[in-house]
Amino acid sequence: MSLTPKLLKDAQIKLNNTHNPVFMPQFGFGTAANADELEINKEAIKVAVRDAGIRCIDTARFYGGGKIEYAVGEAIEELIKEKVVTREELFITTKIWPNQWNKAQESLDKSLKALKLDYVDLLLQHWPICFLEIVNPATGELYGTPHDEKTGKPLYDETGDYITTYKQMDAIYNSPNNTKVRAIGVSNYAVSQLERVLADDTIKTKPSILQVELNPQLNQEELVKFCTKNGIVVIGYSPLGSTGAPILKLPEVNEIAKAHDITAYDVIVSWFIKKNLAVIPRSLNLQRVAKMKYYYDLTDDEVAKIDQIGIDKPYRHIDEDFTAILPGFTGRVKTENK
Ligand SMILES: NC(=O)C1=CN([C@@H]2O[C@H](COP(=O)(O)OP(=O)(O)OC[C@H]3O[C@@H](n4cnc5c(N)ncnc54)[C@H](O)[C@@H]3O)[C@@H](O)[C@H]2O)C=CC1
Ligand SMILES: O=C1O[C@H](CO)[C@@H](O)[C@@H]1O
Repeated sequence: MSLTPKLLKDAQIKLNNTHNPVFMPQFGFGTAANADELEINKEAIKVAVRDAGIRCIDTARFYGGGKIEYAVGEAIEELIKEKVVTREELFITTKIWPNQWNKAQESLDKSLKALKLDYVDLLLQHWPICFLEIVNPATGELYGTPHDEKTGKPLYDETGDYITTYKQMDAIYNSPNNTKVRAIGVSNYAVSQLERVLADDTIKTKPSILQVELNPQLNQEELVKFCTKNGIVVIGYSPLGSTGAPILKLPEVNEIAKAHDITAYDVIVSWFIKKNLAVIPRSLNLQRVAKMKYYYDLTDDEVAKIDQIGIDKPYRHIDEDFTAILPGFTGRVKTENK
């Protein structure tokens, strides 16, 4: 049976923040590209906004070897100059990486400079982790993910407490002169870590957002239930299973796609929208990006069938060595010093 396409740009979620009301598009464009993909990423963002009508861009200080925010900034500047959008129509998210866990203000200011913006719509703590600040002598920049040269182990700052980053973000957000951040949230937190933030009376504004890996193989049922109960909106990252898009090869997803004559990609995006989750896929294929416009109303049975994939055989795609200290992660994949 064919389904009527619905416009993604009309799907918005209200964030539970303590200042002015903030609405976030449910669909955003991911930008976790490599350092040698900056130009094409800039082009992809322009196509996403101009041709597909996407208004939400997810970026981070860490992406593109610390350079992607410059490409995002150039794309936004050109889109505004070309009168495709106004700044107010866009929703820009950036994140604080754990190598600046104790320098939220500095990290935000660097992001704003690179993005050529006066404010971001959403600022996230990227990971509940504290790294040592170590300068790479070759570049003069901080290592994003520092490792001990002898043991190859990630170098955490043992004096650090991950909640410090969120407390600093809370202070920025609630400072009487704040014009730089419209909403704050966290990423890669587990239920126990969210509980700690919610129970902390020194924190004025609880996270509006939790951004975590979420896809049919990792449906994060427990986290989503907890967030829904506590008014936290969930954004699913790596919705396609990250590089190579393995989720699009799952037979259950392809069966549903075939039944409606839509693509496996359409099925995944529609699954998120139906579940009231936000989603931020990435692509550098300009033809594909231009088509990121629609979602479809899947049936409850179809949603349940996709949910079952992760219940039967859960699998986490983003599980790097530095994540081994976190609840639910194993630290399976080795990350080099970068
Ligand atoms: N907060 C966090 O720690 C994290 C956040 N993110 C954010 O989430 C975004 C999305 O996650 P990613 O890991 O980048 O991966 P993703 O799950 O969006 O998959 C990207 C891959 O899918 C391919 N792809 C996209 N559309 C396709 C289509 N229609 N057909 C076939 N292949 C297709 C792309 O070429 C790429 O290889 C990131 O770009 C980043 O903005 C990602 C990882 C961690
Ligand atoms: O956002 C992120 O992207 C990388 C992997 O793609 C991950 O380490 C980080 O959280």
